[in-house]
Amino acid sequence: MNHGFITFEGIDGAGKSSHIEALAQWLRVRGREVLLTREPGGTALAERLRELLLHEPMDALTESLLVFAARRDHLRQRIEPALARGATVLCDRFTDATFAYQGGGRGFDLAVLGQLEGWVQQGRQPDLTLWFDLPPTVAARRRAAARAADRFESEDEIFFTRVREGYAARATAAPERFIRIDAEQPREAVWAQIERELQERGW
Ligand SMILES: Nc1ncnc2c1ncn2[C@@H]1O[C@H](COP(=O)(O)OP(=O)(O)OP(=O)(O)O)[C@@H](O)[C@H]1O
Ligand SMILES: Cc1cn([C@H]2C[C@H](O)[C@@H](COP(=O)(O)O)O2)c(=O)[nH]c1=O
Repeated sequence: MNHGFITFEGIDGAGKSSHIEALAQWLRVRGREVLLTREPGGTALAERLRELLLHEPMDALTESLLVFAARRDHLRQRIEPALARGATVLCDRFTDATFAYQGGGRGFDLAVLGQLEGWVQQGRQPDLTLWFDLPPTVAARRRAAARAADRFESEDEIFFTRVREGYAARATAAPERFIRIDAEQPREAVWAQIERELQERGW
């Protein structure tokens, strides 16, 4: 029996936002209550921390502490209550992004991130993580066509290569939880893969 916590992950421009609402609707028409949320964010406090993270200069430890502070509030105020009432939580990014961006991209100490993960989450992990994987060069082209860049999106290809490697390490460590989505495919093929993967797992 699957439970209720699904996360979307991937480097900026991978295509997560293009599919997350469609998956929320797909789950709702199958009778599930769905909380669609995001990180950093999801509560008034966490959304204020998001703005600081995306636009204020800071070092990797500060970034790590702020994303986990936002996550703690998000978990306590929104995610845990939704899971407790039997809802499905669909979250655009979670702790894998911290290991990918702060651990891989910034080179921050993975052991410290693991300690923060334990304190903040107290054993809570997603039941399923869809990792939208693609070459950083392809993602960069998509970002350039989409919007003005925030401080993460302004990073270079080497940074996003390290972020991608950070995601790959998390996927290797948790193969039962991760599904690699080939995000380089055309949009329709990406959706078809998402739907197939969820159906095959009884969602
Ligand atoms: N499969 C695809 N092929 C080509 N372009 C795509 C595809 N999926 C999304 N795009 C386009 O790429 C851009 C980025 O997509 P989107 O915002 O969904 O990515 P994202 O992973 O949510 O990025 P971020 O994490 O930075 O929010 C958008 O302009 C979108 O229209
Ligand atoms: C959860 C989380 C996010 N980030 C970074 C990754 C993205 O560049 C931004 C969020 O922007 P999006 O449009 O919502 O994808 O924040 C991070 O560095 N660490 C994290 O834990």
